[in-house]
Amino acid sequence: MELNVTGLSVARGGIPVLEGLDFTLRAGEALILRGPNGVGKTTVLRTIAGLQPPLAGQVGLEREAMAYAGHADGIKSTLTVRENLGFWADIFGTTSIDAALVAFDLTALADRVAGALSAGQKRRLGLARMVVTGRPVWVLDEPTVSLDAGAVALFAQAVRTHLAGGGMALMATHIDLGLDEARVLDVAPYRAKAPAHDDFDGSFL
Ligand SMILES: Nc1ncnc2c1ncn2[C@@H]1O[C@H](COP(=O)(O)OP(=O)(O)OP(=O)(O)O)[C@@H](O)[C@H]1O
Repeated sequence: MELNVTGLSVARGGIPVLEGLDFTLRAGEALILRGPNGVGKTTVLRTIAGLQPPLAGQVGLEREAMAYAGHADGIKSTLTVRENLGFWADIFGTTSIDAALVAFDLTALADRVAGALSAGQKRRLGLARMVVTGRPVWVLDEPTVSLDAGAVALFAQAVRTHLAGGGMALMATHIDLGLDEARVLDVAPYRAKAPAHDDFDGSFL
């Protein structure tokens, strides 16, 4: 399996932000999107995850291949950690949540109501959902927000395990994850050009 993104142009609020993105991600590979705040990384990730349509171009895998973790953790606060993961296991048709609990060091917190978790613990639970989905392509937007150094290392290890199993990871992050095997794509050169001025007189009014 591979993810072939070709000629991808994306928009936010109806305004093109990035255009002409091309890359291929093969089984076992990770790609990190870099670029300044506001350049369009979230918009690309949302588009690839199938949460919004592209302006142009192709995402060569169906959205059912993708597991997306955005800025919100997507946690049900009245359910326990175990119940949250069980809920997602039911949704995605997977069976065991044990690997996810262990990967994100959540076993001791399994029976705590998610609403009572700290910010970093909530983020660990949100990321543990990726393991439970069983989906091959992890699409992750700033996954390490609120994580301490130990949790960042856990996350990097979870990504490595996913890659070793033939998965793929596409993420936007500003920090060094220590994932030296990951490729980096700077999206800044793909900024959409401002539309040509077709109302020269109007700009003086
Ligand atoms: N509803 C909207 N209408 C117009 N522009 C918007 C709208 N929502 C977001 N934008 C703009 O779209 C651009 C792309 O935003 P996006 O969230 O994809 O950037 P990003 O690279 O992920 O940024 P960051 O590193 O800060 O998370 C930004 O300049 C943002 O201000």
